[in-house]
Amino acid sequence: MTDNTDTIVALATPNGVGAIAVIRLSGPDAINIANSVFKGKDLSKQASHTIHFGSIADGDLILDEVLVSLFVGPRSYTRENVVEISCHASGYIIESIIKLFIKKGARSAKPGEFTLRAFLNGQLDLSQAEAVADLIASNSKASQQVALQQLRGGFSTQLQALREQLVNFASLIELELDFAEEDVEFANRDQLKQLIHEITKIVGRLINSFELGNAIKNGVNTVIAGRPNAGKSTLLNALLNEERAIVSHIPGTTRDTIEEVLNIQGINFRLIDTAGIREATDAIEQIGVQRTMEKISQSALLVYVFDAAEITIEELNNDIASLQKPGVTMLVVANKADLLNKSESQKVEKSERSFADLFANQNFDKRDPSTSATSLLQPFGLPDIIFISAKEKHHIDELKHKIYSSAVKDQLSGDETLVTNIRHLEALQKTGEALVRVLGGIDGSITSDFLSMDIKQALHYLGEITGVVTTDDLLENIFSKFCIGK
Ligand SMILES: Nc1nc2c(ncn2[C@@H]2O[C@H](COP(=O)(O)OP(=O)(O)OP(=O)(O)O)[C@@H](O)[C@H]2O)c(=O)[nH]1
Ligand SMILES: [Mg+2]
Repeated sequence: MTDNTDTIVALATPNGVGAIAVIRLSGPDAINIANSVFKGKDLSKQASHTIHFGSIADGDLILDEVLVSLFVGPRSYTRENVVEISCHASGYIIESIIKLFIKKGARSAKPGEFTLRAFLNGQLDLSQAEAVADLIASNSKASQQVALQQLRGGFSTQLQALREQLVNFASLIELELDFAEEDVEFANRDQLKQLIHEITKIVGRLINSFELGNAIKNGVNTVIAGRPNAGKSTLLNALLNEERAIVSHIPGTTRDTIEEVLNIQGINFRLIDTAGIREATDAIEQIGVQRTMEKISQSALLVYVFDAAEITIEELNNDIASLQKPGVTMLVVANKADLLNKSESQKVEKSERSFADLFANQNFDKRDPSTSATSLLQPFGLPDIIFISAKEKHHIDELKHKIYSSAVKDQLSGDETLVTNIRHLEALQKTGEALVRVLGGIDGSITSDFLSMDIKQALHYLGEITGVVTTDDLLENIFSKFCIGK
C-alpha cells in the first residue's frame, strides 16, 4: 500500500481547455506547500473554509491569478489539510502549477487516492467510498439517486448496527469457551436466533434488490426479436421516436443488430433490434440469425414481436417455446393489430388456424385490445399478449410501461436501498450462507466453538461490505478504478 502520510496533488477537474480548473492538495503539508508559492497573504494564518485571491509564483515568475480554498483537517473531504486552487484552465498553467507543488514536496496522487484517504481516516466507510465513484459515473436520474442514497449511508449504517449486535453475541459465546467445563450459556440462544433471523431477512432483501440495482446502474439489455417482417425495426423506431433502423416490406431487411438506448423513467434500456429469425437463405443472413440468438441469451428482457395478421397459432406457440431462455423475461407483442378485423386483412392461407381468425367474429376492440383478449388466448395456451401497431404508433406508451415494470417489478418504492455493486452482492451471499450455518448450529446444539466460528464468518463478510474488514488488495482493486483527483 502507498504511503498515506505525505501530501498529494492532482487536477480535480477534467483535462482540456475550460474556464476554470481545480487543483487539489491533501496532506499534512498542503497548506505550507501552497503558502510557499502564494503571493497575497499568509495562508497559514487563515481560518478553515475560507477563500483567498492572489497569485501563484515560481520565484519571480507569476504563473496565474488564482482563488485558494482552505479546509483545515479534520474538517475536509480527506480529514487532512486540503487546499483547492482554482486557476485558469490552460494545460500549460495547470501543468506548471502541479510541477511547482511537486518541486515543493507534494507527490502526484494515484487514482482515487483522495477518497482512499477519506476512507482510511474514517470519513466514509467502504461502500460510501464506492458510491462516490458510482455518483461520478451516474448517467440517469435513477442511477444518481441510488448512488446518492448509498453515499449518505444507505444500507451500510443498517448493516453496521446489526453487525455490532452480532459482535456482542460472538463475544458472549467466546466467554462460554472459557468456561467449557461448567456447561454455562451466557448467550441466550433464542435471542441469538431472533437476531440471526432479522439479519437474514435484511440480507435477503438486499440480495434481491441487486437485479434492479444493477439494472439502474448498468442499464437493461432488451432484445427485440421475431420472424422477418414482423415489424421489429418499425417498433424500434416507434419506441425511440426516430427513424433509426431501415424498414421495408422485404423480409430479411435487418441483417446485423442495431443498438440504441431508451430511457424510461430514469432507467436505461439498451434496445437491440435484430435480424428476423427464419431458415436463412444465405450465409450472411445465417450469421445474422445466429447473432440474434446470442443476443437473446445475453439479455435480461426479450420483446418477442409477431405479425398478428400473418402467423398461425401453432407457429406462435412454437416461437414462444423456442425463444424462452432461463433468466430472460419475455414480453409477447402482437404487432400490426391495425390489420386485425379489417375486411381487407390478409387471410392466412394455411391449413392451421390463424391467430387473426381468433378475432374474426369477435367484437374485438383494437383501441383497447388487451382487456378483451385474455379469454380468447387462454384456451390456446397463449400467454398475455400486448397488442400494438408499430406503424401507427398505437399502444407504444403502454408497451414502454410494460417494459419498465418488467425490470422494476414493484421494488422501486422511493427510498428503498438497492445493492448495485457485485462485490456487495457476493459478500451478502456469503453472509447469508454463514447465517444459515449458525441457525443450523443452534438447532443442532453444536458446541460453542463451532458456533463461534460460523458467527465470525458472518461477521467477516458483513464487515467486508463496509470496510471494517479489508485487505490491501481489495482497497487497491476498488480505488484503482477511480479517476485521478477524486
Ligand atoms: N399495417 C402495419 N404494417 C406494419 C406495422 N409495423 C410494421 N409494418 C410494416 O411491415 C413491414 C416490415 O417492417 P420492418 O419493421 O422492416 O420489419 P422487421 O421485423 O424489422 O423485418 P426484418 O428486419 O426483415 O426482420 C414494413 O412494410 C412495415 O411498414 C404495423 O403496425 N401495421
Ligand atoms: Mg428489421
